[in-house]
Amino acid sequence: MTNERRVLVHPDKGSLAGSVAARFITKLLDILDTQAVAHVVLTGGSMGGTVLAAVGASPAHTSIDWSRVHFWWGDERWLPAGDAERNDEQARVAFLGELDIPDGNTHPFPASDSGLELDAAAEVYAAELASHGVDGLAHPLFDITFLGVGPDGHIASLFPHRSDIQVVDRTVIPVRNSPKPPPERLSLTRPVLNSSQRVWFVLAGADKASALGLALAGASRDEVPVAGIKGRRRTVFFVDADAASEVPESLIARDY
Ligand SMILES: O=C1O[C@H](COP(=O)(O)O)[C@@H](O)[C@H](O)[C@H]1O
Repeated sequence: MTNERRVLVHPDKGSLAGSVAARFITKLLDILDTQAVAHVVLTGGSMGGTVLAAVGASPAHTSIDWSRVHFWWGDERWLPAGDAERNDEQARVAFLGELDIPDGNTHPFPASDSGLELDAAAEVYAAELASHGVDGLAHPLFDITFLGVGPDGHIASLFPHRSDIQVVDRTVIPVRNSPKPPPERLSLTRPVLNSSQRVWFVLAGADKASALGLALAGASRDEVPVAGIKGRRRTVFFVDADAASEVPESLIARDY
């Protein structure tokens, strides 16, 4: 098996979401065949909820024992619980809310109305990760990590030309003065994301084309943070045709 980055292109956003959902269900079934539980990192942004809604719309999702799946988030916007702009709330509305799973299976970041300050909230989430740590890791061994990619190449809440992408001594960081609202956020760090067995980027739209093209052409993680992320076993970019317009043809596997 090769761990080269693969780019799978789909004609449009709808077919992209359906294809990723189908692969997710199939891969989870495989994983749960050999493991007691699976750990999945979810993303926010334009594709996070869209993919989860497609999972929920697929009749095949009922073949998964969701009580054996743990859900984490790659980042969160520092907003009150239940705010429609929170990544966990968007996931709940899209799909998680309809699942009958133990509360302990979902691991949302603390909210801004939790009574915690931002720094303390990062520590609380780090402790939650550590409580599920295995193999000497201060976090779970993530089976699948979904990441969206911003038009500027940011992933999770790790933005270009900031020191956050370089942090390697913590699992969770508070983010302040984010260039994208809201200004305060929480994010997993690069080493945690890169410890995932599989990283699945999902991105659609012409505004993502430049960042994706740069990342695949060898730009630095400082310039486009997405360039610094790679799964241990697999790294796949699931994209639509618009987002793929600046990807070198030699890297593209057309999925239709
Ligand atoms: O704010 C965020 O943005 C990124 C990318 O979102 P998109 O809407 O440009 O696709 C997302 O991955 C992240 O989880 C979110 O907090």
